[in-house]
Amino acid sequence: MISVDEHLDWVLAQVEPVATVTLPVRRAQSLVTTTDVHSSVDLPRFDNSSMDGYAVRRADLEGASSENPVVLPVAGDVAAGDQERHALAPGQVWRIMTGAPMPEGADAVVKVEDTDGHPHEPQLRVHPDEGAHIRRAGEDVKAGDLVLPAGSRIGPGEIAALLSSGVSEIEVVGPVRVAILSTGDELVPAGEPVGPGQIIDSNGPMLEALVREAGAYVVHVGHLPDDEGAIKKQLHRLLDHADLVITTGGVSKGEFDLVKKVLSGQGSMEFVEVAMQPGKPQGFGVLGRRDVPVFTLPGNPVSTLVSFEVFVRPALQRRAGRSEGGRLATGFATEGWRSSPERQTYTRVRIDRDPTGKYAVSPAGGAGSHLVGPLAVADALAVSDPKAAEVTAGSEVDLLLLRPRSEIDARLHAEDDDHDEEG
Ligand SMILES: Nc1nc2c(c(=O)[nH]1)N[C@H]1C(S)=C(S)[C@@H](COP(=O)(O)OP(=O)(O)OC[C@H]3O[C@@H](n4cnc5c(N)ncnc54)[C@H](O)[C@@H]3O)O[C@H]1N2
Ligand code: MOO
Repeated sequence: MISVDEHLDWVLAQVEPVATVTLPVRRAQSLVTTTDVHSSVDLPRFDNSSMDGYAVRRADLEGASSENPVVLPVAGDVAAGDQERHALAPGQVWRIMTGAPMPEGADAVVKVEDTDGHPHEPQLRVHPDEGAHIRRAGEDVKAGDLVLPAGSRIGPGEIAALLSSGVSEIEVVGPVRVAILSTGDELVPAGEPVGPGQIIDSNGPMLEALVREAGAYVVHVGHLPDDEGAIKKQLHRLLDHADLVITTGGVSKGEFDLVKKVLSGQGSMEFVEVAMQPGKPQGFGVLGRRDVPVFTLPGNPVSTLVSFEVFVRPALQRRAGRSEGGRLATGFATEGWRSSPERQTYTRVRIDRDPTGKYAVSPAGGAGSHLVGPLAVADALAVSDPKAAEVTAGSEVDLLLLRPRSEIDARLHAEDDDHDEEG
């Protein structure tokens, strides 16, 4: 058996980011930039008002106050989007709206609250500071400024910054297209009648959700029959269309574990036993002319989930050009549990809070890798020391979170509030 780290290192050494593509910014969400991106314009693009009010010459309002308002005639209205270049003559004001370009000669804005709001001859009740309520061209971003460094992941804020900066297309590491294949003649797609000896394929849809949640694109979710020829044909077709392939099942020692048989000796494919529980039988290699990473995960549902978190998620991130770490945390065991002395054990746990506010974890269901039920309440995998035969109550454990931390914390917060109300 090899260690989890040895296997992960061997896998990641063969995984490269997918090819770069140039996409409209709006279609690049969650992808990673490959070059530094600079603004082509000043932001704001022109001096404009930050308030609805009146554009003024300060010199005309010397001494203005509530007791002593100055009344000046309005030369006209400037709305946001007004394309005409206006000029402000001494002794006049322009009524101006938020975002509208400043008229030439105006050096401040008096907001409408500091006036009586009259459309033609307002009473102006303050002597504004130089530049009051003016947003200056380039005060936010100057033409040529760096908007996004290479390696940034594009989210909603990045989209706003890029588009405002005049960038409409961007070079990114391409979307990672993933194909998912379940194997085993016992499997029935959800929604179809389940006959004797049959079970519903839950791994396919679970992996689909995991891949989506990890920010990649699912291009195929299918089923491989226990038939060598059919498996070969499907896999080779997918190697032309997918950037990563995940299969589940058919990799242990059964007579019908055909995935292993078909893929053995292909590309860099290796089938190994990893010192982990669950997830021991693992297969990986890069295949085809595009060196597509192929993971063959063990079929027990919990083994599939653990294998995804430990091996596939990091590989997907690398394929997408991302380097962000896993969802790591620590917690304290509220009770003891057994772990495998020879294998790194991943125990499904539920997270609560201890009285000091730290994560308190307890096993969610039993240890069997076929136990799907408790998956619905598991928040994390507790990773045990491979040499220890148990985790003792009160000890600190490393956690691999199965949900975003924010989601777990929100639930704990809501539960704290409920307790407060009861108490
Ligand atoms: N003689 C041995 N038998 C087994 C060993 C071993 O070392 N020697 N290892 C066990 C371990 S550990 C695991 S894990 C499994 C891995 O088996 P496979 O990857 O070949 O998976 P299958 O045999 O096809 O299925 C295992 C189990 O999971 C169910 N399954 C499969 N696919 C799905 C799916 N898409 N959705 C839901 N459930 C699925 C399947 O019905 C089986 O019950 O091998 C052990 N055996
Ligand atoms: O290694 Mo298996 O994945 O224990 O169930």
